[in-house]
Amino acid sequence: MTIPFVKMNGIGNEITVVDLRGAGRRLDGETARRLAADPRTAFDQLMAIEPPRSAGTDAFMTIFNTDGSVSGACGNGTRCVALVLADESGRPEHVLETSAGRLAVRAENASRITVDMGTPRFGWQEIPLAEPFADTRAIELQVGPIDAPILHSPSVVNVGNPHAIFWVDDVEAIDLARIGPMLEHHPLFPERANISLASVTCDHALTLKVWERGVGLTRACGSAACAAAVCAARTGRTGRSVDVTLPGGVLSIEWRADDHILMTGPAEYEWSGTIALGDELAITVAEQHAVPA
Ligand SMILES: N[C@H](CCC[C@H](N)C(=O)O)C(=O)O
Repeated sequence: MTIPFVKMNGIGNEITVVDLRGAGRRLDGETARRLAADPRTAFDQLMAIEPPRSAGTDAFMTIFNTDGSVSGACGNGTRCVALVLADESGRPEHVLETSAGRLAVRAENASRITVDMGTPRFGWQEIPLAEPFADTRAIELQVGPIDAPILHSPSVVNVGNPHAIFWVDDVEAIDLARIGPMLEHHPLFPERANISLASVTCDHALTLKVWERGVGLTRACGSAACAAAVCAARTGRTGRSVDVTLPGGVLSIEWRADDHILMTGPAEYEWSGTIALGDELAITVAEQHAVPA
């Protein structure tokens, strides 16, 4: 069984898009881990495009992290899939579906792709958390000495996947590579969590650094940008339209009055090829697109 793939990125978030619509099969976590281990298909997320499962949708997406775990959301990867489908169909708008719900997308061109990421869920059981918290704008979780914690009182939200946002003055002043794993796997997060450090610049801008569930430090995380923007607005730190600066670039987030979160940003092709699935993965890179500097 040979399937096509395209290596892309969403402001530096490494994305591999695999087209399973004609394959009559799905991928499993073990195959995803093997593809993550090969530099020709390596990724932060693998976006598997599958045939639609619901009326009114164009495709279903299964989203794998590097460790083979499945996520209900990937903002950067969804923009990449939106661009692939727009280039294929000649239509800018599509409706995608994941395990977390439907995503309306509009790809005007590779520089401007908007995803409706749906509505945020703030209830402690929706994050989910392992114990009740009445106010998820700031929960009791801290890192470091009890009398002088280096991180504390994160905001938590589910935007198709779980996020904890710590508010800091300088995102580079904390060693997120060292404390990320402990927080990702903290018992308070039964489904683990994506961990972000957010520094608010003004009422319409913030800077973000992310330790991603199932991956580690990435250059960008679209769902974390949505999570941080929504939590910043919900806690009165910003307005409802926020430009989020990540190490790989900037995403524009709007938390609309109807509670939907719109994320706008680019997507970039890098190369394409085929994967022969079997006991041995036979990977070929057929075409080199513009490779980012
Ligand atoms: N690691 C995330 C999924 C990908 C998120 C990120 N790459 C994005 O662009 O949203 C999770 O397991 O919830």
